Amino acid sequence: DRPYDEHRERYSSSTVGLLKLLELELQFIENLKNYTDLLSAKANTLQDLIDSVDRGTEKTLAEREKYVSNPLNAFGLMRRTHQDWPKWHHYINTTVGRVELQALDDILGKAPDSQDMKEALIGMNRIERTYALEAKDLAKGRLLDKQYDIQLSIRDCLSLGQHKFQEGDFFRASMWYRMAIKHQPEPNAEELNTILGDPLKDLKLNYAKATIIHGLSTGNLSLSIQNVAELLNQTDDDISREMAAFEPSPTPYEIGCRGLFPKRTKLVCRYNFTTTPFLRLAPLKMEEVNHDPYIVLYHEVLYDREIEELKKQSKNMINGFSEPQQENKIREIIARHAWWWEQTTTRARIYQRITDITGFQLFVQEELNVANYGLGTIFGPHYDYTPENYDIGWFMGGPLGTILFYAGDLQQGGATIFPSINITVSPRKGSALLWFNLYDDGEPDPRTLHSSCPVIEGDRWTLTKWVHLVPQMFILPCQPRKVSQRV
Ligand SMILES: O=C(O)CCC(=O)C(=O)O
Ligand SMILES: [Fe+2]
Repeated sequence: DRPYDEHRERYSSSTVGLLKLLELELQFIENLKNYTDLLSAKANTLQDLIDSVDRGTEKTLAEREKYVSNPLNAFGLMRRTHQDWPKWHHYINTTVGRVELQALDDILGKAPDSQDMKEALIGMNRIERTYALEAKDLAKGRLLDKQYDIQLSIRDCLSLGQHKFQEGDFFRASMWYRMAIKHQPEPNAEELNTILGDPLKDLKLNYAKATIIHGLSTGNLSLSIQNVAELLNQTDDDISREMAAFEPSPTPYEIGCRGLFPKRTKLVCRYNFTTTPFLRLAPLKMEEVNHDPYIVLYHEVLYDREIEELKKQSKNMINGFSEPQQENKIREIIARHAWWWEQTTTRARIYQRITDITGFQLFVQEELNVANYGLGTIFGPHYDYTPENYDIGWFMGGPLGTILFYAGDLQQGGATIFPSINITVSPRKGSALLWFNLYDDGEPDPRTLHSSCPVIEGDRWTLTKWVHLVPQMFILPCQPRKVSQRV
């Protein structure tokens, strides 16, 4: 593996990266096609040679004597073996597809490294745990209530099992090993195993280990290797129910992501005509999400053409991390993001729209953040203010409000949640969520802790504008807000 470089693109952390990886796999296959074409051409040429010599006559000694007794045959035999053989020898020894092999080296140089792989395993784990998905469903293409025509391979299941085992999650390790054991064998297992290794090697032993260790940790001391083997005859549903009984209860984060916060009432949807004069002409579809702190969702406020434009920012994307760098520690990547500085007409139009929606004043120099999520990546729980930036000392002031546009199609997962106040917002492409992070006096409001949830299926793009306090000093926000009641 190369030396660790945290700015290097991680394929699994964004759909942009995953698309690059898919492109790489297609190149790999294209290369192999060219290579195998050349190999078959060579095999065909050699077959022609074989056919020309191996005529199926001259079986017996008498027939052979007769053959060499003819001068025309004898001379031909002599000439071929003297003149042609060295040339055939040279041909046979020439490497097939030199160019393709060189290209293959280049392709392999771009293959995901072990850190990439680890990020993907962490992402899968996040999806699995956050949504309480189970190996027995995932392995067969079931994601919550949706059945996909996709199956994990025996090697996929094994790899997931090994990761859980290493992480000390013996319950899930056991379930994934079980899926690998029960998987139907690969059709060409024998050849594959010589190249890729035998996935069944030690599999049952590891299954037994994981299951027994899980048993011990939950006070079930009666499990032994023998009765673990018997467990394989029970249904996956029974086993997982028994084993999951010891799982800790879900955290507020998990409850929120699963959409299980209590239903809210007294919230309305209406048209907003009033924030700015513009809205009298083009009222906004507005959905109240919460009154205090004020959170509201606007629909149909970002258009497909603008989304195309913002996706172009992906060329400048960098890794986003959940914690600050500490020495050489490898940090958890949360997504890929970019600062959209370039002052295009689209950006100007979006800024104007933010002002129209919220009444906020924005300076054109202010940044806008584009983010793209990938395999189980998240923007973990955080406040948009930091101890440094909410202080008025910072020239723009703290992030009074945040406006978050949803710019991707999400089929499952990927909500934005406020776990301290039991709020889950399901993203809809083209909608924008607005909330206030600070009280009117500029003090932070800790109820605004928020997070994104892992995407299950979908292409999650967002555009965030943190609206700073200082430029808003002389305008009223949409709704009058209380000053902080210090708690
Ligand atoms: O994408 C999300 O749901 C949250 C994004 C966020 O918290 C932010 O951009 O500050
Ligand atoms: Fe945030």
